Amino acid sequence: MPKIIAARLIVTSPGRNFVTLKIECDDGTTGLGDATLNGRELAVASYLQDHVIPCLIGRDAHRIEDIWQYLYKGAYWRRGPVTMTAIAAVDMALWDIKGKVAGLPIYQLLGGAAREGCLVYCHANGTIIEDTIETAIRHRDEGYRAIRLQCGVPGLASTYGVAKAGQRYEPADADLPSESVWSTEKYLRVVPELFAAAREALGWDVHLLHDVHHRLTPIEAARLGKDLEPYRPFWIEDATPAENQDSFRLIRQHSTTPIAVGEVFNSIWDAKHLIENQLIDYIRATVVHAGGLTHLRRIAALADLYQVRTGCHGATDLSPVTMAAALHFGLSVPNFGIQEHMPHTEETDAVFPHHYRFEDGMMHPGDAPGLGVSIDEERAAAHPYKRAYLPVNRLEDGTLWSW
Ligand SMILES: O=C(O)C(=O)C[C@H](O)[C@H](O)CO
Ligand SMILES: [Mg+2]
Repeated sequence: MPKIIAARLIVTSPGRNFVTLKIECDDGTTGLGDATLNGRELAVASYLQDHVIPCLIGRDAHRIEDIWQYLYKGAYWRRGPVTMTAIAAVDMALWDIKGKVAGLPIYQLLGGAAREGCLVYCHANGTIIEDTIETAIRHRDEGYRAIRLQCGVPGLASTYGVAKAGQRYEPADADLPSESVWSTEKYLRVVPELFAAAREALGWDVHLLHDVHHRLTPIEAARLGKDLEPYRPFWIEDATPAENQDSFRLIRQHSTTPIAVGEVFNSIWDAKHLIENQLIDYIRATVVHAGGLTHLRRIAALADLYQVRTGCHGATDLSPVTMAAALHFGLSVPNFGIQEHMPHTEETDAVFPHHYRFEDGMMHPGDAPGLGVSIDEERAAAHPYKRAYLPVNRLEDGTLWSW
């Protein structure tokens, strides 16, 4: 049995911040786990360093379920993004170790491939509709079968999901939170126009998605769902904040547009009511923020009973370690729906060499034992941590709103 003899954190910023846990065993096997919580990175690093790592030393790395329960129940304090991200990092690293010891990729340990690859969606964004469409056409020609569309809102200086001219989109862009201004009325005018133009230009053979990013009230979300119905979106995401889960009933009552939610969820308890009442179609919870593969499998098993499918979060603030874990999960889980794919920068990929690959609109985790991701610690050390926050959002009258 591989015994855990050391665990340490690698904090690096190859273009953006990542926190990685590396667990080492007495047989020389090592495992990696992503512990990145965008804008709150050092809180997770401290939780791991000060409170989790001391409890790991000497444990049998194969006892993944027992260690998960120990860290979850043993803390007494339950759930929360910092705790669940820390537990996820340990969980991923232990699955990585188990795979390496077995000589198998993790998807084989999870039951084997249930499909040939994971359908992924990429992002197309632009400050005006025409730019978004142009990017979407380019992505379709690259082989993507599903594309998320975001565009600037006329009359607003900036909005979620849209890059500044000539730059890659990276929301955590400032040493202290930047502020943007929001108008629901202006936004609700432009999105149906964007989808109409996209169907006109791209036809019907590509899936189109959209992220509302928690900015609408339930009745406004219902209106958007209804307005987009003629363009058959694959989903609208985070149409309204999900703390009051029953509010999704209102959207359902008015629209058949599929609903995705949950990238900010960290446990099965955040999703239980939504799933059991069939108020959503896709659950966005992902490996790094929802307690690792061990817990995400549990969420997916519950969702499967209600024909809710997975649609894991996969923005660039989730490191290649999470991307690999999400692909092993997606390849093997029965109710897989889609996986978000926002390619990392070359700098990031150089720090985290990996075996997953994109081909013909789908991704595959590869067949290397474990996760199939390593970390180049020398390169990582050349990119020191740089504080960066997500923006905050205000209505035009100054009221603080969801970003
Ligand atoms: O990728 C998405 O769907 C997002 O909403 C990205 C989030 O804004 C980002 O991960 C926040 O850290
Ligand atoms: Mg989102």
